[in-house]
Amino acid sequence: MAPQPHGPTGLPFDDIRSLLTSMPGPDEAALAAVRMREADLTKPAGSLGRLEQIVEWVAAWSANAKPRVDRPLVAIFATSHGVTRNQVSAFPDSVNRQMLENFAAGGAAINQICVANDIGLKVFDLAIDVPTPDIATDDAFDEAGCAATIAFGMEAIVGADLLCLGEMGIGNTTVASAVLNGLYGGSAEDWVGPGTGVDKAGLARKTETVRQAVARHEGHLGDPLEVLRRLGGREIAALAGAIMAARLQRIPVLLDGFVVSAAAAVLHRLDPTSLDHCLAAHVSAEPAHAEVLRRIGKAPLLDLGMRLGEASGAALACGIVKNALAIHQGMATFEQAGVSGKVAGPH
Ligand SMILES: O=C(O)c1ccc[n+]([C@@H]2O[C@H](COP(=O)([O-])O)[C@@H](O)[C@H]2O)c1
Ligand SMILES: Cc1cc2nc[nH]c2cc1C
Repeated sequence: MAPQPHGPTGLPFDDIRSLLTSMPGPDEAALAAVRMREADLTKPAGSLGRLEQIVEWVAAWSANAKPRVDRPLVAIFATSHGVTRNQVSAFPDSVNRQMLENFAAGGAAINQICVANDIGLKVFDLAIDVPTPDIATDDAFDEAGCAATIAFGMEAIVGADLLCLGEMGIGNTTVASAVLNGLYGGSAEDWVGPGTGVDKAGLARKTETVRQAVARHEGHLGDPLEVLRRLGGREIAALAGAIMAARLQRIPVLLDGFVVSAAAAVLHRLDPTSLDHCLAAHVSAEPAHAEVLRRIGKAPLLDLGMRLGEASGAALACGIVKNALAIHQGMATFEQAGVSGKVAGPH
C-alpha cells in the first residue's frame, strides 16, 4: 500500500485528534514516592501549601520519583497578524521583528528573567514577515497549513525538563479573544481587553473586529480545531502543538498569559485531560484571562498584574518550581534531623 501522508482519512486534523487519544497519564509510582518523602520532611504536613503540589505535579508528569528541573526552557513563538489592519493594537507590526532582534540581543524582559533563573531561551520565527490573513474577513489558515503549524510547534520542543511557553505577536490578543469567543460563546465584549494598551476607541474597534470574525463562522465553530483554523494565528497553533509534544515527552509545562491560554483552551475543548501536565503560571491583567483559567480549571500561581506576554510570567513561575523542588530534595527528614514528629491525638 502506498504511504498515506495524513492517516487513514487523509485529513491532517484527524492525526491531531488521534494523537490526543494516546497521551500518557501521570506516573502514579513517582507520585506516591514524593508523597511518602513529603510526609517525612521536617515541617508540619501541608505547611508548604501549593509548593507541595508543585513537587507532586513535576514528579507525576516527568515520571521521576526524585523530580528535578535542570534544563528549563522558555519557548517563544513569534508571528504577525493581518487583523492589525483594523487598528486593534497600540503598537505597529514592525515591533514583531524589532522584538525578535531584541530577544536575540538580550534586551527584552524575558532575557533578564531567564538570566536570573538560569533558564534556556528559544525564539521561533513563524514567518514573521508574512502575516496570516485578517480573521475579520478570511480564514487564518487552510487545514493543511494549520496542522503543519501545530506540527512545527510539536517539533520545536526537545531536550527540556520544564517548558515555559510564551509568544510575541502584535494583534494577537484580538486573535486570542476571537478564538475564545469561538470556543466558549458569549459576546465579543466578554473576551476583549486592552492588550498592549489600546484606548477606548481602539477597544471598540477590537470588539467590533472580534464580533465580525466570529459571526463570519457561525455554524462552523463546534470543532475546536476549526475554531483555531478559522480564527487563530500561527503562534496559537504552534503553542497547541508544543503543549501536546511536551505531554508525549513527559515535560511539565508552565503556561504564560492570555494568548497562551487561548491555545490551551483549544486543546482543553478537544480533551479536558489534555492540560493535566500544565500549570497556569500567572493570571494576566488582560480582563478575560481569569475567566479562561476558570474554564480550563487552572488556579494561577502568580497574580502580579503583568500583561507582557513573551513567557515572562511562566519564566518567573519557573523560579517557584525550582524552589519547591530544592526544598523537597534538600530538606532533612524528622528522623535524620532528630526532630520530634506530630504527637498522636490531642494533648
Ligand atoms: O500574555 C498576556 O496576557 C498579554 C496581554 C497583553 C499583551 N500581550 C502581548 O502583547 C502583544 C499583543 O497585544 P496587542 O495589543 O498587540 O494585541 C503580544 O506580543 C503579546 O505577547 C500579552
Ligand atoms: C514592546 C513590546 C514587547 C512585547 N513583548 C511581548 N509582547 C510585546 C509587545 C510590545 C509592544
